[in-house]
Amino acid sequence: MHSSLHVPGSPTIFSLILICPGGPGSGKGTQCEKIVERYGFTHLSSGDLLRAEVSSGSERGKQLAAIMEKGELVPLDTILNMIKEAMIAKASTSKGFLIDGYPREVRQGEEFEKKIGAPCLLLYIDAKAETMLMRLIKRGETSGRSDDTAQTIKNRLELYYKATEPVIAYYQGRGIVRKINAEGSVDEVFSQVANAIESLQ
Ligand SMILES: Nc1nc2c(ncn2[C@@H]2O[C@H](COP(=O)(O)OP(=O)(O)O)[C@@H](O)[C@H]2O)c(=O)[nH]1
Ligand SMILES: Nc1ncnc2c1ncn2[C@@H]1O[C@H](COP(=O)(O)OP(=O)(O)O)[C@@H](O)[C@H]1O
Ligand SMILES: [Mg+2]
Repeated sequence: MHSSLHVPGSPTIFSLILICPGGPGSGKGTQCEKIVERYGFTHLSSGDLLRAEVSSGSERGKQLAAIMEKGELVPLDTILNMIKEAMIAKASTSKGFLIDGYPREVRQGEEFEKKIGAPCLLLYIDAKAETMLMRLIKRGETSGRSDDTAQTIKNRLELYYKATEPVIAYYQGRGIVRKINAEGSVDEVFSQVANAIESLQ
């Protein structure tokens, strides 16, 4: 297992923050699992955190489920606080954080930096719209997710191009974005991801 990569000047409490932006169905979750396997980072998926709240049956969970079923964004503070709490809980043992599914709009990125810290690398998982659509339809056959339905997929892809793609441009200027061509096989995509992470050393 690779030792944790510490980037000088990154906030000490959170030794390393990598962000994994990309559209719905681009393969973020799949690539994050492989990154965790090889580098031991702490994977925090905004969607997984939200689904855990939904399955808890809480009142807040019911409100979140209604938003997610439409493929809309949940309130910024809700998801930001959930991520922050998860990071603090793991900060003492984590080799570094891999944030998946956040930010989904520029102001989420701004708030993250105010309240948590600056990321050192963005692994931009880039797939074509038709590829994401095809993968989500396929995933929907087994995921049981209420947001993997035709209409919601359409909403989520529209939201991605409107609100999330601008996040890439927001970080582009800092030279920390690595664009990953996510059209190939999982392993072909991962070899690009591994090169990008190794370039941090
Ligand atoms: N062919 C191919 N399929 C992939 C790849 N990555 C993910 N998938 C599949 O595409 C679907 C979406 O992947 P997921 O990791 O959930 O994407 P996310 O929505 O960005 O988190 C899943 O059914 C995966 O099995 C890839 O690199 N190549
Ligand atoms: N950063 C976020 N801000 C607002 N809502 C979010 C965020 N992350 C996830 N969600 C909600 O959870 C849903 C599922 O997210 P996620 O599991 O990351 O989707 P996928 O992995 O398919 O891209 C999103 O469609 C959205 O409704
Ligand atoms: Mg995912």
